[in-house]
Amino acid sequence: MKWTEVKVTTASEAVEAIANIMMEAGASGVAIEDALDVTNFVSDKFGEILDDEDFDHIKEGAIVMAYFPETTFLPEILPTIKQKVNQLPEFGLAIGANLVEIHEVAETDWATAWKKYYHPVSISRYLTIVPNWVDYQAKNEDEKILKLDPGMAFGTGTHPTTMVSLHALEIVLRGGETVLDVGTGSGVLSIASKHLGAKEVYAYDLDDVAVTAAQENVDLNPIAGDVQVSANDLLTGVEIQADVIVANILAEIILRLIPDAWRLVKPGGKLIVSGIIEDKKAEVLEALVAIGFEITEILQQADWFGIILTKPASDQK
Ligand SMILES: C[S@@+](CC[C@H](N)C(=O)[O-])C[C@H]1O[C@@H](n2cnc3c(N)ncnc32)[C@H](O)[C@@H]1O
Repeated sequence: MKWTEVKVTTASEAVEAIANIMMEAGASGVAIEDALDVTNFVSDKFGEILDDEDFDHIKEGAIVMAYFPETTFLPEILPTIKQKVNQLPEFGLAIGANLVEIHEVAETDWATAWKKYYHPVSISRYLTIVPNWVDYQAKNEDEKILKLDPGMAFGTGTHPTTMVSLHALEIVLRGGETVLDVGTGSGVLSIASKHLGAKEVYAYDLDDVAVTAAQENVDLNPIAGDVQVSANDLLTGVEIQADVIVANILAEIILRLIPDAWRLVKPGGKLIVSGIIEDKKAEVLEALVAIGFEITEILQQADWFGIILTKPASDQK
């Protein structure tokens, strides 16, 4: 498959905002090259020493590369992307050279390009995500290692929406639960659920690339060996009653998921939704509350919100 790469040369402080703009515009993945990563990585807490000479990396500023399926009609979405990026200085973010380039790339190029920038990510005391090609030892007996090769699928653990979802899972899981992971991407939330004590986990994604990646990652983590991965549109046709449903998907898609989530969460069970920006928060909350969910906790990282909801134990609906 061929992809269209939209490459924005910018300033380090704008990378996250631009990555978010790209994902909202429908990018399937985003890679970032940031000169600051070199500085940060040299003093990395995992103790790896970087030889700047051998490191093919930009020396200042940053580049955000977003990958759209070649079927995306870019002339339609590019003006909005440029407009949103141009507005960032109004929010106090410098955008540097603000150069936008477009290239066609083969799948294999961007599937592997980001690997050199991907390091272990410490999510919490209990969870660390480690790239499969990195040798890493747990620092204490509580630390669970989640091995991951996200490949083309979303979910390296570094994106705020994934982190919020992982923190929410840590808050709600006690052990023994049935979990449905909707939009599993790399499978990161399913594998984490097993590490956090879930008994049964079912992972769904619409994208075949994600289904394959999730299955491969499940296979990398013996504890997650019994996670059931399958292709599915949200929870359509699913009949498994769950203690916890987690979905890290954009707000527009979460709105579609709500009726099935309500149908499948057991009374007293939890729904975790993540991937929500400020502009969409009220609309999503309103729809969730209207169907009967109670808001338990709202988490935020960067500009992204995650919501933990409870289906009341006495279900009158
Ligand atoms: C933001 S990624 C989240 C990946 C991972 N769960 C995480 O937290 O990092 C959203 C995922 O939802 C999937 N997705 C989008 N629409 C979907 C749908 N209608 N049904 C199932 N999966 C969907 C995408 O393919 C993508 O893998």
